[in-house]
Amino acid sequence: MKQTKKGVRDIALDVLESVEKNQAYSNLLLNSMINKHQLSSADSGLLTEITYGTIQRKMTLDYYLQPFIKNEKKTLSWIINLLRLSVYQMVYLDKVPDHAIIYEAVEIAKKRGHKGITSMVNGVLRNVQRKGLRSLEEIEDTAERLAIETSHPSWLVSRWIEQFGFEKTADMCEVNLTAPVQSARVNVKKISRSELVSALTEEGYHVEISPILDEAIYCLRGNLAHSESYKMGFLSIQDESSMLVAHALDASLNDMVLDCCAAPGGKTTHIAEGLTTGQVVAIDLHEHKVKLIKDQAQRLGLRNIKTEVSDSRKIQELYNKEGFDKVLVDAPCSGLGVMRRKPDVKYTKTKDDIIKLSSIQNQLLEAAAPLVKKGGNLIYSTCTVDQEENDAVANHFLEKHPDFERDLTLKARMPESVQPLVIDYKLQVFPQDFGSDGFFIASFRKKVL
Ligand SMILES: C[S@@+](CC[C@H](N)C(=O)[O-])C[C@H]1O[C@@H](n2cnc3c(N)ncnc32)[C@H](O)[C@@H]1O
Repeated sequence: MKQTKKGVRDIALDVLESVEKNQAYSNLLLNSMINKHQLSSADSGLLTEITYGTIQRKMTLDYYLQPFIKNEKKTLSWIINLLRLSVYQMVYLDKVPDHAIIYEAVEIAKKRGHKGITSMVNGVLRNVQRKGLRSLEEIEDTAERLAIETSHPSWLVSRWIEQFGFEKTADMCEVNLTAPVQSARVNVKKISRSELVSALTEEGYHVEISPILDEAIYCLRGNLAHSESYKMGFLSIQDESSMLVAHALDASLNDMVLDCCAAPGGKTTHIAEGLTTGQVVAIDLHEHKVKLIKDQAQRLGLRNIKTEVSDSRKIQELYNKEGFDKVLVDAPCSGLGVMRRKPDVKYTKTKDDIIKLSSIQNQLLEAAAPLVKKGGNLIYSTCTVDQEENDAVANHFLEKHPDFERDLTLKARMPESVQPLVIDYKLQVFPQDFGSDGFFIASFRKKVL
């Protein structure tokens, strides 16, 4: 039987349903849907915009929809998602007129549900169109209003306000709703930045050099992962905050480096690109993830990476004490700094996750410490914005380790525009600082004594 081609909004609804049921991450699912349905680049763009936008704004959309839905709790989740994605388009996109959005929603409802559902969907959306949206000013509590307005869970907004103040929190929540610019790192072992910019421009990409890091470029049009230059190993897709880690570690020449949580290998390969005869030992817990490091090393032509599948909490069983000049613990974390790329993260993470993660982070640092040579560096990093996983873990480590000291040279190793953000031996980047991910770095040095 011939299958009719699915429309973009129908596919968006499938993605929203799977994400809602925790069956998949939105970014991974989107990629596989784009391939499966062989979408054109215009349709891929629309699908990404509708899906991400609806997830990003879920709480605001529910606030707008609530007065129009009689029995929200009993309404099937696909119907709620269909209404959300339709209202998202009506409020935030001006490409399609409201009547066309409503028509398409009703067609999807007809295909998936019975007559009653179809008329409910039609009724709710026509009411939204006719009566307009309720004002966010109705929410009296300012923290709660910020939560609904920027669609971040209330517990997280309150937590951030307590940790960083209202203004920083509000800026962060606003920026989290925007789409990040794709950034990439030049593989300096193969090509210079200016040569890469020329090669990509010739391929039809619109790229610019970063004013922050010498090895970084921004892509303003196109996806660099599909470029010839990517296949040739001239670049890696990486956020600029992540690139700061290799600068913090400052490995060079013949340094022996240990990367305790290395997959998929973004930082391992960056570090390896800066070495001559030195080597990076890259460990990760999962075999399928270690394969990703190997694949990247091969694509980039790097032969100075040794991979290992292991639990880094038991790393001392594998390697000698004080065997490494530099050690990196880029720990598993709540990922609250990368919400623009993974919008579903904000609804799934809990306070409990943060407590569990900080315990693992402490254990990883504890296990890595003996492997650092005297006078060597230990770097701790996360892609999150939370004091319990960041400052508290760093402080706890120092309290327990009189053999380590705060490394106050971290600031000097950071690019000039990042230096003002370094406090003591720590750096917290907020997504609003440079448009890069929220990120944390702490640098410890093992005393020589
Ligand atoms: C933040 S990611 C690392 C990202 C990586 N450094 C990069 O730049 O591409 C954290 C990684 O730690 C790994 N991991 C979690 N617990 C671990 C453990 N006990 N031992 C080793 N790796 C672990 C996860 O599998 C995950 O790949």
